[in-house]
Amino acid sequence: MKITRITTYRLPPRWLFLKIETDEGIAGWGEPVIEGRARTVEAAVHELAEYVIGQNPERINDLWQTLYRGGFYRGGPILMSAISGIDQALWDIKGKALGVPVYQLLGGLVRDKIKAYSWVGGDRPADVIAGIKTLREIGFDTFKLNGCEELGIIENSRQIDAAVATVAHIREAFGNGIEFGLDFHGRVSAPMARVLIKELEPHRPLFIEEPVLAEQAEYYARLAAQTHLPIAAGERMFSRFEFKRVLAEGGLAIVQPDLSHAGGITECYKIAAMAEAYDVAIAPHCPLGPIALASCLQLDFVARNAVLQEQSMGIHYNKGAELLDYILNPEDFKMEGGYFKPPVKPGLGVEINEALVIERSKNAPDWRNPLWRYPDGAVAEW
Ligand SMILES: O=C(O)C(=O)C[C@@H](O)[C@H](O)CO
Ligand SMILES: [Mg+2]
Repeated sequence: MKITRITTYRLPPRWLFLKIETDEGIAGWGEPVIEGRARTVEAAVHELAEYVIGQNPERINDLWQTLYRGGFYRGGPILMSAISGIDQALWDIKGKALGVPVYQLLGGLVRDKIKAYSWVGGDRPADVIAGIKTLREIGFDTFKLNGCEELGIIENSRQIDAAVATVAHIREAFGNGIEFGLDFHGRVSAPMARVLIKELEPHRPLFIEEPVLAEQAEYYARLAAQTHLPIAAGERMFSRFEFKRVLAEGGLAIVQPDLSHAGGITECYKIAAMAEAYDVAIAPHCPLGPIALASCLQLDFVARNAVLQEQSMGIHYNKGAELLDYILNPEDFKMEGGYFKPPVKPGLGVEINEALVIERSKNAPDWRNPLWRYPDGAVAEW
């Protein structure tokens, strides 16, 4: 079998899909994207395409190593997202060629279902109580919300109290009938993370995500030493070589690699195994589209330390298209009582509505995250 063509499609709301075609008529789909830099990743995919066109798609490992090591420079969000999408599509092809879901090629099911969680509250956590009530009615009992709005490098107690009050209201309203992660979203400085985490302890969030920016990863162990709350991070780490340092230093209870940013199934499978060796859970990051989610599920069903799966149904970023819009059969993502069941179809397990993808790609928006500024005008972390 030979790879004959790679086609990319930028799509609402902020996604990028790619399709790899072969000379035997089997095609695979991937979702290489950095939210807000879709055009840059698209250019990277087409630069890397010359390494895979004409090659045998079955040699996923060799193609992955070629893409990672072949250009001297490596790593980072753009190149690793491009590799991620190509890798996802190669696994999709291999599974389709052999007539099995990808997880069967990685040793088969390690569990019968994986718990999903949903976002509530948007960029500025508001209406979270109403959001949780609505999602509970369709079976979710685990949620994630932004832990705070923009927070100063040194912030006053009123802002800290406001952030804590949102969490206190959740616990008052639902007790421990639900669980929720708090995403600090990299908005909090290391000094203020210490303050905010201490004040949040009594409300026992399930985890604190990105308590500091990935470039401050050395604080994970220091923050973990002061709190009993599990610390999670990983969406802005892009290969096992980044994860190895934080796993060795300790501090993370949950790693959250994104299968569309951290090298795809091939790389995240290795990251999951590394995490398991340190008794660290994996909860793949996935605020993205259906191919990204399908890739996550293939990993969730072979990694024993997978504990939670993010998915983007109803997420505040999905303006203009929703998670299930571009697949032919929403049943491909079978959910029961807040859990995903194993995919059943060959490959990644989702059938893409190619006609709709082509149509919607004709005028895809250039999504950008907002640029936040503090009251004094300095740039704040979004
Ligand atoms: O889902 C999460 O945990 C996030 O932090 C969302 C963030 O990754 C945005 O997708 C960036 O645009
Ligand atoms: Mg996050």
